[in-house]
Amino acid sequence: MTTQNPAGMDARLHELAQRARSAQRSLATASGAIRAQVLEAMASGIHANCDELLAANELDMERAAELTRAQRDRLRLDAVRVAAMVSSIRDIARQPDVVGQVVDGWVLGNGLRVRRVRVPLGVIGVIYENRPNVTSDATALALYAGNAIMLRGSSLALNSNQAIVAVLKGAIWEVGLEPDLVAMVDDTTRAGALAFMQLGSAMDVLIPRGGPELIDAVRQHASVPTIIDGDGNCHVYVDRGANLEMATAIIENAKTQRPGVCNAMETLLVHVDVAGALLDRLDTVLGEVEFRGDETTRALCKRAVSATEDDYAREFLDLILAVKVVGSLDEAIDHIRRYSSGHSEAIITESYANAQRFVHEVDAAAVLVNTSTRFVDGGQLGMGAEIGISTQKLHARGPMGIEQLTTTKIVIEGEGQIRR
Ligand SMILES: NC(=O)C1=CN([C@@H]2O[C@H](COP(=O)(O)OP(=O)(O)OC[C@H]3O[C@@H](n4cnc5c(N)ncnc54)[C@H](OP(=O)(O)O)[C@@H]3O)[C@@H](O)[C@H]2O)C=CC1
Ligand SMILES: N[C@@H](CCC(=O)OP(=O)(O)O)C(=O)O
Repeated sequence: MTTQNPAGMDARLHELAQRARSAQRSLATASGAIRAQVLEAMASGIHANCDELLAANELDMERAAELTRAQRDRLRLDAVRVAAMVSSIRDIARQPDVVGQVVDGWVLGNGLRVRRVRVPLGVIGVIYENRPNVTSDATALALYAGNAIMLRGSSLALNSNQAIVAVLKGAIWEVGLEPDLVAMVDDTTRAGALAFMQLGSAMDVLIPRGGPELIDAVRQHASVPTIIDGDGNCHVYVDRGANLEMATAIIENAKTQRPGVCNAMETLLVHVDVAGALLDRLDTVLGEVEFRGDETTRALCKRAVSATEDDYAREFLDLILAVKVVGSLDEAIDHIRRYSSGHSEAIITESYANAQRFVHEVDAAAVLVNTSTRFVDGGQLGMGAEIGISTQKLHARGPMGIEQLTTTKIVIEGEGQIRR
């Protein structure tokens, strides 16, 4: 990838960013009630324009034959998914307003009153996968937290995103705010994405959601502060003595409920003492899933094929499961340390001590005990939605909602004090 961008593209992006910045300044002074009103107008707009959005999505789906199963599943809209977009926006608007919240405060000996106040980040950029709902979720979260947003969605979802953004802009205008609060980048070339991540101080933070290729490009080329929302090579470890009925249900959910998303399970680690019994159950329940396993797995499950190093290292985003039989919790944790992408890791156990060890020793954005990795989602966790799931440690980690789209400012008030 070249680091040179055509000047025209740069100029267009800078202009969009400037307009977003100026619109954000007016939003920053709007009350929480007004911001909630914008979101309600957005939700009503999406609901009212469902047919138009589905028609735009049909245009994107015309390329479905070229797409992987995961890409088709992400891209497809139907009435139920549009209704979910509407409820997400309303759920976000029901969250407490954090803008202006005093998170800390104290009075100094010299009488100065100090407080730390929550404020919007400013202009947020997102590069994201071909899920049209991200367009409305991300916009609603950003605006409710007082920010402007610049959207660089996937080329695969261009028609859907354009239709959604038109509705969102209309809603902002209806409430009397500036539609430039949402900027959508129509140039979905890779050179365009590069120029986007090189906006420098025109953008306050970039949230890239995507796989290793995107994340490498961002690490190499971005001139904007970033919050990486990377891939999910998620593991489930089934401990010695685990409840196998519960384990089977959780594994079925984590692997098959929506296999193409980042919080789906990719590798099963199973303690040798329960491996035979568990793999017997999974052989029936996961009939459609291809198993790729180590030697012990293959001995216990005849339909498993040989797993390569790469199978343990990557996301399948498909009905394929890597399996490894381990001799201890330590071996499971070592495997996770070696291959995890730091997204979501789960243990199924009846042992409190082992659960605690797993929670403390596994370094990931989310660690789960006796439940499915599919719950690592802003909506499921009561945050309304998420703008992404951060797989880095700064400035936020895990699903990012409204609070994670703000920063703080120190306000100091005095009566003429001076420093001596
Ligand atoms: N942690 C999280 O919150 C999330 C993680 N993911 C991860 O994303 C992946 C699935 O989505 P998928 O669509 O395959 O992701 P991709 O990484 O292929 O695409 C994501 C976005 O990045 C763009 N892009 C991809 N490569 C580059 C590059 N080299 N330079 C510039 N832009 C690039 C794509 O554009 P275009 O499509 O036009 O090529 C798209 O807009 C999985 O790995 C999943 O785990 C997904 C969503 C959320
Ligand atoms: N929010 C998601 C998980 C994160 C996500 O969007 O992942 P992906 O579909 O890989 O883009 C969910 O569980 O629905």
